Amino acid sequence: MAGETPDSGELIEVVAGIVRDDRGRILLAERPAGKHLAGTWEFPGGKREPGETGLQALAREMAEELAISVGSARPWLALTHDYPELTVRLQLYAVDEWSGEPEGQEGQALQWVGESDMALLPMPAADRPIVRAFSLDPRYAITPDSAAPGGPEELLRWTRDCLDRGIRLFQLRATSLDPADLRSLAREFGRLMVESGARWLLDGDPELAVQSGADGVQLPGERLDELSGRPLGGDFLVAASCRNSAELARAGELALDFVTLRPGSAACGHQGPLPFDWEEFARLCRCSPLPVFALGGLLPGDLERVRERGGFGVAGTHGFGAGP
Ligand SMILES: Nc1nc2c([nH]c(=O)n2[C@H]2C[C@H](O)[C@@H](COP(=O)(O)OP(=O)(O)OP(=O)(O)O)O2)c(=O)[nH]1
Ligand SMILES: [Mg+2]
Repeated sequence: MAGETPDSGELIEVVAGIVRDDRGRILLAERPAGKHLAGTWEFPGGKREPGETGLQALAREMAEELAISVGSARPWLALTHDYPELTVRLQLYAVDEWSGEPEGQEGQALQWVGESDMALLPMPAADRPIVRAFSLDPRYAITPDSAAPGGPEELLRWTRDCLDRGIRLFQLRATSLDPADLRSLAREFGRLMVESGARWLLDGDPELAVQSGADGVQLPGERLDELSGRPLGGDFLVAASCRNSAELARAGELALDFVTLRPGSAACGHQGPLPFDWEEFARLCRCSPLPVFALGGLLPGDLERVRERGGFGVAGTHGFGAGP
């Protein structure tokens, strides 16, 4: 199927570690001269060898490249990037426990970098959306539609409840409101977001999102072909709602920040919601060039399961805030 296998060149499976010091800074290594992408700063790691699990490969790479020993690690983010010369499938792990004194075993320079300072360093192209993902809450709360019973009042109550639960990333769905009502809802909604240090994307048009004071926009996947480039600059978040590998690939070409993915779109004619198709989700995540939020009746508590299948976060409405 389109977008699932690289057009040309080799595909390599790579694991890399997010190793933090006790100040929360992240360890980056400079790729040595003569290697692919020499001179860029990377998350330390390397190719998975045949027969190894991802975690085994991670422990080996951390020992070989840094001389540290991994105590425990969890999958954090996976994506696939097409370089002109080869395709890299990158699995990042959050290394929760490690011991030893990191030292470049291959002569590579190392440095500890704060999350927000990584954007200042030259890093491999595949890592751009990874660096931006550090500021994303992996729980993405999508508001009930403001046209649903209870209207904007219920929507705001639900939002406060999500904020009380610590959620800091939102999508406002208000496509059915007229412009004046949207402006007044966006004002109130935006005030809640600012008070709590949360960010929000408007489901709709990029210009309207900016006018509404949103931090970004959520675009429909089937409309991505109409765009010639990323519609808003890097100060904004731009996401897309995707259903298949072609839309995922297009979101990557447009250099968006992340996608939501609802696997198994054949819901027509079915009575009630279909169970979440984990297999299809994992299959599509394997070709995504961007972090993926799973969508389709999941709860924040499903995050670990999502991450084990190559996803980054969980998006949804029911179960995020106390429902109507
Ligand atoms: N480790 C790591 N590799 C990355 C990142 N981003 C990125 O595009 N890559 C690419 C660069 C390389 O093509 C590939 C990693 O392969 P590698 O050359 O480090 O592999 P290795 O450590 O096993 O080294 P070698 O034995 O082949 O010399 O993944 C990243 O953040 N970390
Ligand atoms: Mg390496």
